[in-house]
Amino acid sequence: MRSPDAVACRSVERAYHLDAAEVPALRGVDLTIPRGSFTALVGPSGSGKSTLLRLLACVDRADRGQVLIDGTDVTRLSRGRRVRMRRKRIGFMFQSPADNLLEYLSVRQHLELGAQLRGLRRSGSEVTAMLERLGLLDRADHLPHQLSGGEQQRTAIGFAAIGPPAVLVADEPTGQLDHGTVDSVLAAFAVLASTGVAVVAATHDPVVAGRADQVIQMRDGQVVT
Ligand SMILES: Nc1ncnc2c1ncn2[C@@H]1O[C@H](COP(=O)(O)OP(=O)(O)OP(=O)(O)O)[C@@H](O)[C@H]1O
Repeated sequence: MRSPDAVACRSVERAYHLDAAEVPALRGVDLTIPRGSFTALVGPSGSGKSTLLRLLACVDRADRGQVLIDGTDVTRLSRGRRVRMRRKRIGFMFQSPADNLLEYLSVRQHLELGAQLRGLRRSGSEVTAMLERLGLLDRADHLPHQLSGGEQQRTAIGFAAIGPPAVLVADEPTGQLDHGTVDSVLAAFAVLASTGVAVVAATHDPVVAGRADQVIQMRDGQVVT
């Protein structure tokens, strides 16, 4: 039977190596993230949030433990299969809209590119549906510099979420937005979650955490309850 969880971490450890020194960033993380939910990852600076997100996004690999995405333990995959998993099943977005978008592509073209990277053959109706869901239909032909910060981040969400992926991973997605626009990004996350995507975002913003279905608190590389 298909697991209800999009993500499960079991005893996950990850350390960085600086010359002879070892910096333990994750020290035995256990967590689950259900499908169709919005999870906020919170905790002080240096507690391991970005490190964990990089493992969930298959950008990096755990030293020990299991990271199951959609039921597959990605710690056991070859590099090639991990890249494929990342392209097909995971969306990722950064804090800065400029890091998420290409300045010469319109909103619609970003979503078309996202669909193409996921291997969708005919994506026209899916792109239009996603534009509508994200409230971007009337901005479809605009370039990034013609959009507000919130619209830029919603475009990044559309790019990451078309397909759709099992998990959308976002590192401080609202960190550079003012409060008015944060709301539109959170509404977009809620819409995606309602379609079955597991959205997980690291955040320092209590407003973002307040809107999550689940809040995971980290401290010193561990989940605290
Ligand atoms: N590339 C790296 N090389 C060495 N140590 C690193 C590296 N990246 C992170 N660390 C260390 O790993 C620990 C966890 O860092 P991480 O960036 O995951 O925390 P964070 O909770 O995301 O912090 P922030 O909220 O400031 O983004 C910290 O002690 C950090 O200094």
